[in-house]
Amino acid sequence: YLLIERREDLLDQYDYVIIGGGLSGLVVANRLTEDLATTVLVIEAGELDKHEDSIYVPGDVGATLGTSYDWQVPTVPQDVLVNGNITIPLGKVVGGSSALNGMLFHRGSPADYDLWEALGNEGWGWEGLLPYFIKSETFTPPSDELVSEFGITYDESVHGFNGSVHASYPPFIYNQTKNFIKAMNQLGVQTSNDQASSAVGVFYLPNSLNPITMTRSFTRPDDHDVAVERANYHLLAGNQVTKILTEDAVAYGVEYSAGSNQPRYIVNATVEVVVAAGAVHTPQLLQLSGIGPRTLLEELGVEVVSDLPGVGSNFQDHPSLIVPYSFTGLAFSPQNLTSNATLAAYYRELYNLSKTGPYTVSAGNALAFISTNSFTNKTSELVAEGRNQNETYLSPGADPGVTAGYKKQRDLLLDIWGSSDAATIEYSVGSAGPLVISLSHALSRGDIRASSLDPFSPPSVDWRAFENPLDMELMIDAFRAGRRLMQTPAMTELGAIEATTGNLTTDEQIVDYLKKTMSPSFSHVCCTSPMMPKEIGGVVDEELRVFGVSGLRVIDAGVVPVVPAAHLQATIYAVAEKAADLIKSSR
Ligand SMILES: Cc1cc2nc3c(=O)[nH]c(=O)nc-3n(C[C@H](O)[C@H](O)[C@H](O)COP(=O)(O)OP(=O)(O)OC[C@H]3O[C@@H](n4cnc5c(N)ncnc54)[C@H](O)[C@@H]3O)c2cc1C
Repeated sequence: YLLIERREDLLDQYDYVIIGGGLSGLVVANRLTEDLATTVLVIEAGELDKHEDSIYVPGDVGATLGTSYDWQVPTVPQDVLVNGNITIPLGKVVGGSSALNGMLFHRGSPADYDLWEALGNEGWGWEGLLPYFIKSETFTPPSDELVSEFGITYDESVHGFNGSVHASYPPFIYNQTKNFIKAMNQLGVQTSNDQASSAVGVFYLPNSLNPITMTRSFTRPDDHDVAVERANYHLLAGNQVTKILTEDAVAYGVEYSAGSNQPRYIVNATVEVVVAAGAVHTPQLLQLSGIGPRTLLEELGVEVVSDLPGVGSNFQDHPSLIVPYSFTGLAFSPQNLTSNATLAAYYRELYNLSKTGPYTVSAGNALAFISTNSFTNKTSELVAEGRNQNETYLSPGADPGVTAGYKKQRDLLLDIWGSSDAATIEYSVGSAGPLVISLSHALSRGDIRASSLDPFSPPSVDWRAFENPLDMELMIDAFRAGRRLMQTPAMTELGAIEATTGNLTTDEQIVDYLKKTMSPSFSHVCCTSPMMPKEIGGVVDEELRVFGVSGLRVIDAGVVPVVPAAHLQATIYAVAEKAADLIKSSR
């Protein structure tokens, strides 16, 4: 069989054309082609990987960043964060960001998804999504050794055993991971029985890891390589969709090209065009195709197909802080592999021969997602302050519908800020590296806008991180709690020493430090084609259909209305599975 098509081999038309062969696009393509009578073409801007270790070996996680498999999208300077104009990594390869993510695999808490439903999306709360979380994964419980050594627990009733992505534990976990769990317990944070049903607290989590081959589980091997066996599935790699074609507000196909100075071609979709280009590129493509805020489209000189002010609005991520620590009491950590080539070669050989040892470990296996009242005594004060905010801190001239939607989100988010059953901050130390603190439910919102008519030039990406001052207030206390965490007996045992922050004590000193060191991102870009009613800035309805254009859906991380307190992939797998069912059932 052909692994991928050449342009000359394509059909003139397909039932479905999927834009983007990343995480969501390939899950949906795999599901749709299960019906052998349904023809599907996926067009992916990146190439097919060549089984490089940098993608497949868990211990090499991060090695693809900055390569040709990474879009490396520049972003604009931030008002608040001094070094906030970073370059964002995004997968540009068959598999998309699932090919280069950190392999952390876990869910948000039920409250996070119930919020989506409360925004007007029936069927998208926890009850509605749980069957799709289950459908998406093949969970392999931790081995008896891990259970007895680390006390890992799990709840089989909320896991799936027949999905495309593997959720499993590496055979090796760094011993100090225990200290992190214990340290959180010493701060008063409970260990969750299983993040899959109860994601508030500290917990061990699996990775998107194939437990047989001990390689990354992602949509290229798990979905593309399965679908490619079917004659009704085609994938064209190395080609970017440059425009969604519409006539009388009906999407009928796409225009695509292998490069900015290459010819452009057209392929038709007789049933639907499905957009899965990710939360950064989807809004740009919609806008360049005439679907977006009228003012922006007119500025660009694009003919308006559907005036949708929400396209590119509502941009969210998890702003994050990395506090460097050194550890004087560690027997063995990932740093030993970077500093000692002989040792690294030994463990590499061990991995190659027996699929065991530290090279089976990616970004780690313990995280803490904690509620506001477990790290600050100012919960009710912060929530009250939020309820009294008149200012929305959205970009100047924000559309009234978008503003109304934001206010609704803020009201619901403040419930979460005040709840013990939802998390607002994430902590991790990996396998004893830096302390990472990330804001899980920020109130600030950014925008993504096409900056020119050229689909090959990156859009303008603006997080507007910390524009809402309450985000910083929460972060100050989260930073202080992070220090308390590192001073617990369990961390002291490891000889944790804060490397650079010195003696910051006042709020002003901490804010100054945070502004200089925080990143607006944790690689969880989302929410730029939000699923919400149109009147409040929504772009897609609860069946993910784009308002005002028929035959067009968005299914990627852009449709998430509010980012959950979780690394995103498990959620996007569930969203994609639900999208596949919605697409199938509307035919
Ligand atoms: C560096 C990094 C680390 C991460 N770590 C974790 C983690 O440890 N745990 C976790 O849960 N989540 C993690 N994530 C997040 C997770 O991988 C993403 O949320 C998820 O992949 C989003 O899926 P998607 O389908 O929306 O987009 P993607 O998977 O990014 O897919 C979009 C695809 O569309 C293609 N594309 C874009 N524009 C076009 C176009 N015009 N024409 C054709 N193709 C196009 C892209 O090349 C890409 O393949 C990480 C992400 C990154 C980038």
